[in-house]
Amino acid sequence: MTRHDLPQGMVRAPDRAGTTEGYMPGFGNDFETEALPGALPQGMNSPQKCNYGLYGEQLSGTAFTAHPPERTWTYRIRPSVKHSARYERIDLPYWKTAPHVPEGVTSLGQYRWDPVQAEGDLTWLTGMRTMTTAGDVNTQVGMASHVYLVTKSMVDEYFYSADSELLVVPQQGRLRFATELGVIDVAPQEIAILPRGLVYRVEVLDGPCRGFVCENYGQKFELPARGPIGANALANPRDFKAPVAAFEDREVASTLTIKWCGQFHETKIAQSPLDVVAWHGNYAPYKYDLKTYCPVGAILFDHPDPSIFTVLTAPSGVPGTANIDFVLFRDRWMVAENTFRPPWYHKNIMSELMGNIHGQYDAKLTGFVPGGMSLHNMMLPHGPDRDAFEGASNSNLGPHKLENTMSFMFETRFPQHLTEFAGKKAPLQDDYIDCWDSLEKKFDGTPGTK
Ligand SMILES: O=C(O)Cc1cc(O)ccc1O
Ligand SMILES: [Fe+2]
Repeated sequence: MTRHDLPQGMVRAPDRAGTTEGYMPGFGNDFETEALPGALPQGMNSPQKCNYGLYGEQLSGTAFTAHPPERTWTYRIRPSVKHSARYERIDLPYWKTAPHVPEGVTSLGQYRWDPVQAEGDLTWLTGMRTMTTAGDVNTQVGMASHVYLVTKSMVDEYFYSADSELLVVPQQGRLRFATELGVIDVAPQEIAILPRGLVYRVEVLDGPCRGFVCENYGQKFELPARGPIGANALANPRDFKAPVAAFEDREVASTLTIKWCGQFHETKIAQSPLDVVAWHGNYAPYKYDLKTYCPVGAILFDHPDPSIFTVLTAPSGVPGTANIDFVLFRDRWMVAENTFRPPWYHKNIMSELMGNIHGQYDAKLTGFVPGGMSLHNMMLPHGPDRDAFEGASNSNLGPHKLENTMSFMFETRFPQHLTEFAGKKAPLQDDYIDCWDSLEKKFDGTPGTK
């Protein structure tokens, strides 16, 4: 992978043994990192005076008393309160927030979209296109799904979402998230997780960039309990990478945009807010390489529920019923005997928003293309199209490797409502449901397989 230089003037903590390219391995670890030696207080959080004249500040991602609490201590050139004052409401008309049920758009249905294309100069903020929303941001439950189209870097512009944690799934191009806690670069087949409240700027490393975002209003994503699978496989904690500390000391007129209860507000600041010289704690952004996901599947017969492919789950408070599951359908071996191997026909109380990152999906051999999305909403039937059904019903069942495939699902316990953009402007495939039209009646009253 090409190494990209750091932004000019940014100072980054040195890598330690075992880390690469400025990241520290582990999910939910209590990390510590400093870009200048001795910047991090040892043995305490709040010394009377911090080294280098830094200000100590805590960023809490859970209630103080949650178990376990998630928080990070930052040591920064200026406290954040100097980075935000006198907010002015601004409009980002394509970024919508639940509850949002537009008139004249029907969410009940099976929907599929071709890739949304970028037009003109778009940044992380102006290029965000909400497809669906679910739940309610005011009660911190539910989610939104978005497509992002980014062609232009944010320059002296910063953003944070007080509403949500963002799970970013790149499909095209390479992006850089220069955050308060360090720098994360992502490419297709990787993901980034940006916690609620964290300030960042998004830069284009290789454009144009397109991808998907799951905006999680609820409890944070965590690794699923593996149950009888045991201590290994699926997403392994060490493959998540948090950035080492990196800061810039730049006094230049800048703007900070805040997403708060679905509204966007802007404030003017006189410096870069990426001024955290050192930090320690367990509330941090991550990247994760989806190619390190170790799938577990059927090794004799039948097709298990897709929950077996969960990468991350965001709990809802009801055990076993996620606010959101992030599920990955990657390349893998198919070996099940006497089995219809692709997904079965089904109706699901959870609603399923899928995106194709790369290649071909086994239940839809055509039509669900890289960059495209589909929605099978709560309790709406779906399954393989006719060609996938016929192919899988008649294929030779030797061991077969599904290659050239990577799709994902944002599955939520809440129904998803289409935005006006998704229903009227995005490239909706009007003929999608015809893919099941030619499924034949095979039943003729006589026993035996047809
Ligand atoms: O609908 C889909 O394609 C997603 C899906 C995949 C699978 O293997 C089982 C169930 C399911 O909803
Ligand atoms: Fe499904």
